[in-house]
Amino acid sequence: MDTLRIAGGQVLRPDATIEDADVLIDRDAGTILDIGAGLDADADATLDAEGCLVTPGLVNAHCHVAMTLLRGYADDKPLDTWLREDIWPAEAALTPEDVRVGAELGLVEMIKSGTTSFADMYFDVPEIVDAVEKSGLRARLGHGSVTIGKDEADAWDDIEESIEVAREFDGAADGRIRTAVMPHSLTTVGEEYLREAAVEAHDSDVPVHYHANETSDEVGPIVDDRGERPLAYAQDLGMLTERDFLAHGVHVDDEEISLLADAGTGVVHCPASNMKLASGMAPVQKMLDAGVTVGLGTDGAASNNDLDMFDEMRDAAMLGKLAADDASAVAAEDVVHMATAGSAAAIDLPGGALEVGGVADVAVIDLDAPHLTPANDLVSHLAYATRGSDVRHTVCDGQVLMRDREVLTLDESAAMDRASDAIAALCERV
Ligand SMILES: CSC[C@H]1O[C@@H](n2cnc3c(O)ncnc32)[C@H](O)[C@@H]1O
Ligand SMILES: [Zn+2]
Repeated sequence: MDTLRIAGGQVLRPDATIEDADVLIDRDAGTILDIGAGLDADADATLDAEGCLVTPGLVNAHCHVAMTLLRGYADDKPLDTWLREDIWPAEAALTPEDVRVGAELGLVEMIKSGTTSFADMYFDVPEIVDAVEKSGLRARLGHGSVTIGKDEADAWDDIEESIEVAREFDGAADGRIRTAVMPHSLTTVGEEYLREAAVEAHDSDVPVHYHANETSDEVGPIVDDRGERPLAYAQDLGMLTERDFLAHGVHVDDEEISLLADAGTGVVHCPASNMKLASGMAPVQKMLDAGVTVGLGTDGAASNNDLDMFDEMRDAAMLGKLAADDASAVAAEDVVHMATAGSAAAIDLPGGALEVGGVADVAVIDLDAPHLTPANDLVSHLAYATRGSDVRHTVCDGQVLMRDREVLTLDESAAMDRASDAIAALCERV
């Protein structure tokens, strides 16, 4: 057996306690063999974690990873205007190679900030599959379909593509890649297409993932046209089941929160995107109190503007308190749970906890920094004070993806150069 030892750190356990311990990993199986003090000093390889906090790799449960290319391309507009005036025209001009380049840059960014798995909705998914395979990360990927503004044949083609992509790539990269059928939202995809997407997804044993209840502009027309709230509509469409997960859930009322809790549908909270686009404040504490599975996501880098899940934890805690008008709401331990086990449960990927027998998806955080001193409470530091750049090593599926801040699976500087060239060329075209 080929083993890796993460040695000498403080380990965050699933009950949010912290213990001085080594983590011993079976690199062939990609799983954790043992957690405890003084483990096998003869391991085949060692990662030094002295002075470090060893945590589960973070799980970014809603993202558009290739949108790193559009970081800073269009800012300071509300969602609908931003998408229609800037983002969709730019995306229409992206080539598959651009998507590949944007994805590689985003994957580097994730690895460098301790994220080990993510869920992603975009197009040209085969490019993203290849990039994820090379990166060593774990992901749930899907093709995002939009049917509004298309004739019937094109609309069905787009839905078919989402279903085909989900079938073709589920289990790729030795099982690190799983898929979902991903209709973009309840307002940008027509009813008959949504219904078919849900049936085909569940027949293929994969979830449906979509944007929902993100802005009040989107909720109003559904209520006016259908006489029911968006999540009652989603339930009627068969896309509010235990396996499905939705992004945002900002404008959800108490009945919709009960629907989510009863159905077991995951909600991915994206606080930075919701603040930047002024979409609103999700009632996160209410959802947690009701027993909804809540994960955390960055959304795309054009509405965030980075893929750092530490920023997202801090934003979630701050915004959650403001939304609840209660400083005790959405506490440090809650956001750490949301960014790890909550996200993993929402998108149904392994990980999110350091447990013997569980997958070896790990982030090692260097605590030797002024902003992490004094080390009064390391869970508090994770939620409020740590930055992605404090991550020293990243391990996914037992493989070291970053050692001492050097990304081993992708070429960081080439990814940056290619992205700069790609966006310059894109700006010439649009
Ligand atoms: C058709 S692939 C996914 C699609 O989603 C767009 N997008 C990015 N951020 C958001 C958001 O916050 N709400 C809705 N849609 C979003 C992205 O630009 C792609 O076109
Ligand atoms: Zn999104």
